[in-house]
Amino acid sequence: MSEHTLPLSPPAIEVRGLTKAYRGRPALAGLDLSLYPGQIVGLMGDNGSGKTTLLKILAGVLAEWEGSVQIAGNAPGAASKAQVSFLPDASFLPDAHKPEDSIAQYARFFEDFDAAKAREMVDFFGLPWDRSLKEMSKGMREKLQISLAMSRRARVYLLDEPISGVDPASRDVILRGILSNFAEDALMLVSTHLIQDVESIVDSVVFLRGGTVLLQGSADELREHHGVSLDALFRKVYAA
Ligand SMILES: Nc1ncnc2c1ncn2[C@@H]1O[C@H](COP(=O)(O)OP(=O)(O)OP(=O)(O)O)[C@@H](O)[C@H]1O
Repeated sequence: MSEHTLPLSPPAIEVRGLTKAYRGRPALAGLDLSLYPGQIVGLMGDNGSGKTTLLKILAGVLAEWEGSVQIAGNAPGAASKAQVSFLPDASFLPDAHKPEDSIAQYARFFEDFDAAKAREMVDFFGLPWDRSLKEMSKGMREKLQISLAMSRRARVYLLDEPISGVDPASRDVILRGILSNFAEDALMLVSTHLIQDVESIVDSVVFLRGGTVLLQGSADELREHHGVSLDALFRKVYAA
């Protein structure tokens, strides 16, 4: 955990016995997880291990699951959505939107949205104000979506693969943008396969396999204990 972790705060995410099946096939199988505010947590796992399913349930966009879930002090629903900023892995903005249209839409939807901050991030990423999403590259669209998600003053940020499909130089810019806009008392849960890229920003990691937690801990402690990077640890654990 980072030095900013507040150990006495209640968990920002508390999950007990979370089970979700799609047509009888389990995607999450009795998952338990407690995550505290004040940290960036990497959610990692092999394909189909349940990362997106977990994030969608936490975000309140996926129903019909069993177990208990508390996020930002509420069960997933309208109250939690007001305090949880979710960045899904798929594009979710209308193609015709230019950045200012998306900013206006976010301002209408979310009370905690800071439009000035979003504009700053759009400039920080060097995005064109006069181009619609349809006319932007994949990396540009991702940067715009991150600008919007990070410009909410949320208690929890859930980012699903925020840097997939962008070039390595852009990944660094995106991560810097995320970091500089992250409040110290918030919690960020970020799923990614690009472990090497996020290695320097995550305080702790959760490795999923088969819908349960395979390994969890502080990034520094895991590196020290195993004597390898998180990337190398992932490869070792999942090859076994
Ligand atoms: N809409 C759906 N209908 C049926 N099965 C689904 C659906 N979404 C996910 N699944 C199944 O649930 C399991 C977990 O999928 P999920 O997308 O949560 O994994 P993931 O860890 O995010 O994977 P990846 O790393 O490939 O993105 C997989 O077996 C997948 O086939």
